Amino acid sequence: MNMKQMSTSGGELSVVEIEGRGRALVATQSLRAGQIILRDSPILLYSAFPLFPSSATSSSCNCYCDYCFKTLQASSSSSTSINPCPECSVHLFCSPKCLTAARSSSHSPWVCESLRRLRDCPSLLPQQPLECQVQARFLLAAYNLALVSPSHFQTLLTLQGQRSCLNSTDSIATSAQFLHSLISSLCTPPPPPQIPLPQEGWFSIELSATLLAKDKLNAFGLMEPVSEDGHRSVRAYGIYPKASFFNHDCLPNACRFDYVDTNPGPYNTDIIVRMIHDVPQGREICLSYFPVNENYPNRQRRLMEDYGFTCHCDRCKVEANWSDNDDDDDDALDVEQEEEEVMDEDTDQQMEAASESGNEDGGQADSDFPHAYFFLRYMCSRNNCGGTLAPLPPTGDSSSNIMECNVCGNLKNDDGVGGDGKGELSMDE
Ligand SMILES: C[S@@+](CC[C@H](N)C(=O)[O-])C[C@H]1O[C@@H](n2cnc3c(N)ncnc32)[C@H](O)[C@@H]1O
Repeated sequence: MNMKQMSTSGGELSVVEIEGRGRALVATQSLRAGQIILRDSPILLYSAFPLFPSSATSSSCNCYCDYCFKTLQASSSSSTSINPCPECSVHLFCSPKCLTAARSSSHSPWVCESLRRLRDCPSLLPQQPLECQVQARFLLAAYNLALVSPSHFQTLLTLQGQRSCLNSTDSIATSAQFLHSLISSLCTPPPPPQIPLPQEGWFSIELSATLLAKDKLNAFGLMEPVSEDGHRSVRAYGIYPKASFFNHDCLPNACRFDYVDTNPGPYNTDIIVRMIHDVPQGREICLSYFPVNENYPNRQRRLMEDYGFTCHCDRCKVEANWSDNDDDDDDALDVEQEEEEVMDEDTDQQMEAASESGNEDGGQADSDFPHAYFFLRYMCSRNNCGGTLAPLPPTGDSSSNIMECNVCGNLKNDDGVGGDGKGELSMDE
């Protein structure tokens, strides 16, 4: 096994190559529930909002600093005042410091001018779906990265994702064709960076397609604050080069958190990965690439379409035999429904049965649903949340019994089984 230590705070992880899974992160020592195993800073961040906001998205679009993505609050205090870009006046920054930093990085004169040209030519892009408008932002951000930080651009190119490795190659190829033609017809081509150029050449449809594939496989979403109805969507996407080595498991043993508004700058957009439960040395550490409450057919479809692989994890092996999978296949093309789908009724019923059995291992003896315990203990019980719970970091030798949800941020006391919403803590506690 080819092993390379990764620079985590305490060297807790190694990068290894695993046949059929590519690079993976494994524990170099036994790891404890709640332990922070990785802090990672983004090499590239871009807004998750469309370039041409609809009435539904326009109120959120100008809510965040275009550099650090903290929520903008109009106030008399200089640290939270709103500073528009002097060139375009469209992009807003939470402080003069963020504005200055952005002008020499993510909002360079080339990005500012290119975004302006796209916005001034509203004949094509507004008709495209939100995803395409966000892809346009990503492509500008990625080409700009080569200008402002060639070494980070090189790192981006080393991440997993080739035009050919996805089942949705056609959609990547179509997006690349459309967006590259649009950008190259309206914007000044970015000058080639001072690094060996990729085999796709510089500023080409092929390179744009490769970059879009890297984004699709590796981008992490930074969440908006929870809205009053408990909904939380993405405010920005980021490429985190170390966190990109985590493979997927439908029963993850670690999950990642972001604290964009509460962490002090300049590292407020860092993500933190914490262990959900104890694992022994040598075990692969995996995240779930989407909320764990997706049902089996949807998980398999998303993993194949978006990430190009079939999942053979323990949970999938069990759920592949569940009888209602065929019915769900009939709905396979209903993408809207897929997005909204929560754990299917079969899972709910099995969870209830496991819960009623009342034993501490939460139905591990039930061969139809051996992972019920995971859902009872580690899935957020808030309506429509679907987040995963991990304990707060241990202090010294003591593990924390406070669990935090990585989606809604809810804190609750770990009563050993969980799942009933009791024991929730307010943030003050
Ligand atoms: C974010 S990358 C993870 C790191 C990647 N293995 C690498 O070599 O860089 C996502 C890609 O890893 C692979 N992958 C992740 N989880 C996997 C799994 N459970 N089984 C097989 N391949 C997996 C897929 O190719 C997927 O598109």
